[in-house]
Amino acid sequence: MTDIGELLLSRIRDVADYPEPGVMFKDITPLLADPAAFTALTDALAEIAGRTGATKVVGLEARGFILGAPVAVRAGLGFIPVRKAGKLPGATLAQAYDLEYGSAEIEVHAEDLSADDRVLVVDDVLATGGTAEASVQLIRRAGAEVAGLAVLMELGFLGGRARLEPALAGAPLEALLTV
Ligand SMILES: O=P(O)(O)OC[C@H]1O[C@H](OP(=O)(O)OP(=O)(O)O)[C@H](O)[C@@H]1O
Ligand SMILES: Nc1ncnc2[nH]cnc12
Repeated sequence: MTDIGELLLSRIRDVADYPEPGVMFKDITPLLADPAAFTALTDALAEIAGRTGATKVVGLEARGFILGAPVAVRAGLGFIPVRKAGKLPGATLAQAYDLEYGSAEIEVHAEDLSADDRVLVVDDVLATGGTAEASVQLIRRAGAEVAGLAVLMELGFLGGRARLEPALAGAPLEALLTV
């Protein structure tokens, strides 16, 4: 593993049986509290934004906001929040989905994306892929192109990558860490 990979992994805390029995929760708060690790993470994700030719960064509420916003600034791109249902005041597109520990609905302001946009989706964890799949569907429904999906950590044993393949339609899925 690279030095940056080791640094990032060392700052993610495993919490057993949270938020429900059987889930090993990957807690990124120690990483966020370490400026060297948070900067390295931001730089690595911003490099992906540049390499994929993204014109916008979408962050998925809530942890995808914490990572996606500095990535957008570092890459010189606009940031678009994809929020849990009921939080955006304007006209929205909505998409329901299941995740590792429940189900939810996400929304985006329809006017935030256009046919000219290539969007990089940023999130902390890819688990079952339900959240990411719903975000890709939203971006396409808004008329924009998906440049790729970049996550800090992929939980490989949950099969999210295979689930996402059809939705990504050739766009890259980049995980800085895979466990
Ligand atoms: O691949 P999936 O099975 O869909 O799970 C991954 C999603 O779950 C977590 O978010 P959560 O909905 O817990 O929201 P939070 O960021 O507000 O904690 C995580 O930040 C991802 O967005
Ligand atoms: N195991 C997990 N840890 C952190 N975030 C998650 N989102 C879905 N599954 C998760």
